[in-house]
Amino acid sequence: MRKENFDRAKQDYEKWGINVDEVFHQLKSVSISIHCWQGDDVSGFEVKKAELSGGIDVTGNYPGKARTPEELRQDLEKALSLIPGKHRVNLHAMYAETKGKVVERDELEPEYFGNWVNWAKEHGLGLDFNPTLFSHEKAADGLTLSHPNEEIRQFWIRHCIASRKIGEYFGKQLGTPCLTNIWIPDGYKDIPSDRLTPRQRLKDSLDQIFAEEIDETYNIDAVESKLFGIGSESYVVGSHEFYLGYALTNKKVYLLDTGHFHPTETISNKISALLLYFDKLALHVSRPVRWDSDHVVIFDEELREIALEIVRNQALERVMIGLDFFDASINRIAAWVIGTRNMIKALLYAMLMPNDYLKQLQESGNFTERLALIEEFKTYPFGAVWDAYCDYMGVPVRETWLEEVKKYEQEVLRKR
Ligand SMILES: C[C@H](O)[C@H](O)[C@@H](O)C(=O)CO
Ligand SMILES: [Mn+2]
Repeated sequence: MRKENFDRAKQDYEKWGINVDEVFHQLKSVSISIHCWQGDDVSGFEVKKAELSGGIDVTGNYPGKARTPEELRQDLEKALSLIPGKHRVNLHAMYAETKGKVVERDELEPEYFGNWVNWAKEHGLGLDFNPTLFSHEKAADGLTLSHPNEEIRQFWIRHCIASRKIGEYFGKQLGTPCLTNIWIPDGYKDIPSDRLTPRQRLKDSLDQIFAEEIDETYNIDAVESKLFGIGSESYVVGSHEFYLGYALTNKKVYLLDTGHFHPTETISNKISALLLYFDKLALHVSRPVRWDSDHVVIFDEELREIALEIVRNQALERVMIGLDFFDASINRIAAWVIGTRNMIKALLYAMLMPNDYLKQLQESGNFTERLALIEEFKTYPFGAVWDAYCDYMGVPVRETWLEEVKKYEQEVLRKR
């Protein structure tokens, strides 16, 4: 029955010149950067652990959170086994393994990530990286790279320099460049009396961090902007315009997080504009519910629009797709699986649209047919193709993956 559904669906799409076999081939080569921090509520494994800070928050107390690097890797393996394709794992500096020794963040070395690298090699995964500029006593006032205290600012500069070296090590070891992304929480709760000086300091900090050239075969630098956070509602130093300008003039990758804009502002509308000026672009796909609430990614309109912008502009090799959500109110492995499968599902949806024809309709001013087709394709037999893709990739079809997560919860998570 399922095979028949797929054969019929294939014919439906083929009528529009869409070759489903080619689509499968193309989709298979897309790697999503899956954030490790969904698995432990952004806690990390530092010996001297501080509470989560930086204007981000994780709510919920679902049992079974990963408490050790081994548990986190085991959980990631479970999630990865239920997601079609070969992907990447995105780490933060606070996931270093220092064998019980307190290692300051500005003294982190690649060796503290050796287990992650060996694990990534074993599973054929790429690794991405982020310096951690929050959950730390030196970030207690919410300021890091723009800090007026020179000693504190230099500490964070050294941490970011160390992080780029770790990224370079990942790239060398794994044969795929590591995206090292800098996000800082710096900002003010209330209306600032000087917006310029902190931005001047941040610019200077970035110049110092990037002073040493690193071969992009191994490490690619990115900067992530934000509009506001909890406790930085009035002003964020690293705003959209700040990083857009910085990335453009310094040949860095600009990272757009879907939750870091005004509530009704979408990033799908920014992708084509940025692709005109940047060679590469990075994303943190998340789901803001009213604010930057980091909900699990669902198959909604904006996700499909993001995927369409990447696919119809032939930008799959230029847009580095990463995820960024953290929900502790549901099974954390299910969160990874739902969010990542949805991202892949949206790309498939975009690949199954008659994109060239739709472009022609727009160019010729035929907006009636453009709207009619976009709407009709929403109910094309997309589900049958998605099921066949999961089957082809050897992962559970439809919601059957949930059974495996439930079993894992009983056998592993509930015993933690
Ligand atoms: C933990 C991440 O680095 C963090 O979520 C950052 O990327 C962000 O989006 C902060 O709002
Ligand atoms: Mn982000």
